[in-house]
Amino acid sequence: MTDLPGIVITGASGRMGQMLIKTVLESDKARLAGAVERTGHDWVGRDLGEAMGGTPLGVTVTDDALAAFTQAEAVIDFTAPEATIAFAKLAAQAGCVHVIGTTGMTEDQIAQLAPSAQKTPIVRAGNMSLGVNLLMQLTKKVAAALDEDFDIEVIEAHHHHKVDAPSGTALMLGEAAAEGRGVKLTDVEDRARDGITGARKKGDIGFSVIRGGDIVGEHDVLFAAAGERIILRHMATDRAIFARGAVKAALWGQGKAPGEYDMVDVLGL
Ligand SMILES: NC(=O)C1=CN([C@@H]2O[C@H](COP(=O)(O)OP(=O)(O)OC[C@H]3O[C@@H](n4cnc5c(N)ncnc54)[C@H](O)[C@@H]3O)[C@@H](O)[C@H]2O)C=CC1
Ligand SMILES: O=C(O)C1=N[C@H](C(=O)O)C[C@H](O)C1
Repeated sequence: MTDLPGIVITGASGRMGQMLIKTVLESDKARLAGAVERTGHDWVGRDLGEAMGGTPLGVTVTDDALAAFTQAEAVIDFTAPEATIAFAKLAAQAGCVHVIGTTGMTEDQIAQLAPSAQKTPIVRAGNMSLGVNLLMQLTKKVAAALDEDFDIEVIEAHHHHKVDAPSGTALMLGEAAAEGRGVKLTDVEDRARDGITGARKKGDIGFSVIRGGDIVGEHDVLFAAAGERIILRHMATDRAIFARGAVKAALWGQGKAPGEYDMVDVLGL
C-alpha cells in the first residue's frame, strides 16, 4: 500500500474500463484501489488481472460500489447514465472525487448529479482528451468570427457498439459553436433529417452520425458557405487519450471544493 491517491474504476470490464485500469496501473501518481462491475456480471468475485486475461493483481472485482469507494480518493466512471447517477450518490457519501465520462445522459439525468456535487467534486466531460477540448475552444472562436452565411454541421463517427447518438463530443462541439454564435443550441439544433425535410434553415447547427466497425471516435465541425468550407477535425485512434485525461481529472480534483467541473477546468484551457 502506498499513500498515492487511490482510484476505483467502475464498468471494469468495458472498453474504457479496461483501458482505465491499465492507465492507472501504469501511473506513478495514482494507485488502483478497486474495480466495480454490475451485479450478475461474470467478473464479479474474480481477480481483476485474471479476468483481464493476465496475471493476478490481488484486486477482486466487486459489485459493492460503496465499499470500494470508501477505500479510495477518486472514482472514474465510464458506464451508463442510470449507473452513473447511482455512483454519484455513493461517491458523495464516500467523499470521493467523481470523474464521469459516461455520455448519453438527458438534461434531467444531469440535473440529478447536482446534490452530489454539493458534497464532492464532480468532473464530467463527454470527451476527456486534450485534443477535443482544444477543438472546442477553436470551434467557439471560429463560430464567433463567422456569420450565419456559414452553415455549421457537426459530423461524428464511432464503432458499431456505441449506444448513444449524437456522441457526447458532438454535443459538446455543438454547444461550443452555439456559444460562439451567441445562441442556445436547443434553439438551433437539427438532429434528425430523413425524407422531405425542406431546405436547411439558416442558423441551424446540424448533426450527422456514422456508426461502423472499430472507429474509436472521429469528429468534424464543418463551416460551409458559398464558395468555401472550413473543417475542424479531431481523430481519436487510441482510447488511451480518454483514459489519460480521466486520470488527470481524478488527480486534479483532489482537495478541490465540491462542485461541477469539466475538462476545460482541468486542462486550464
Ligand atoms: N468522456 C469520454 O472521454 C469518453 C466517454 N465514453 C463513454 O463511456 C461510456 C462507456 O463506454 P464503453 O467503455 O465503450 O462501453 P462498454 O459497454 O464497453 O462498457 C460499459 C461498462 O459499464 C458497465 N456497467 C453498466 N452498468 C453498470 C453498473 N450499474 N454498475 C457497474 N458497471 C456497469 C458494463 O457492464 C460495462 O462493463 C459510454 O457512455 C461512452 O460514450 C467512451 C469513451 C470516451
Ligand atoms: O462511446 C465511445 O466510444 C466514445 N464516446 C464519447 C462520446 O460520446 O463522444 C467519446 C469518444 O468519442 C468515444
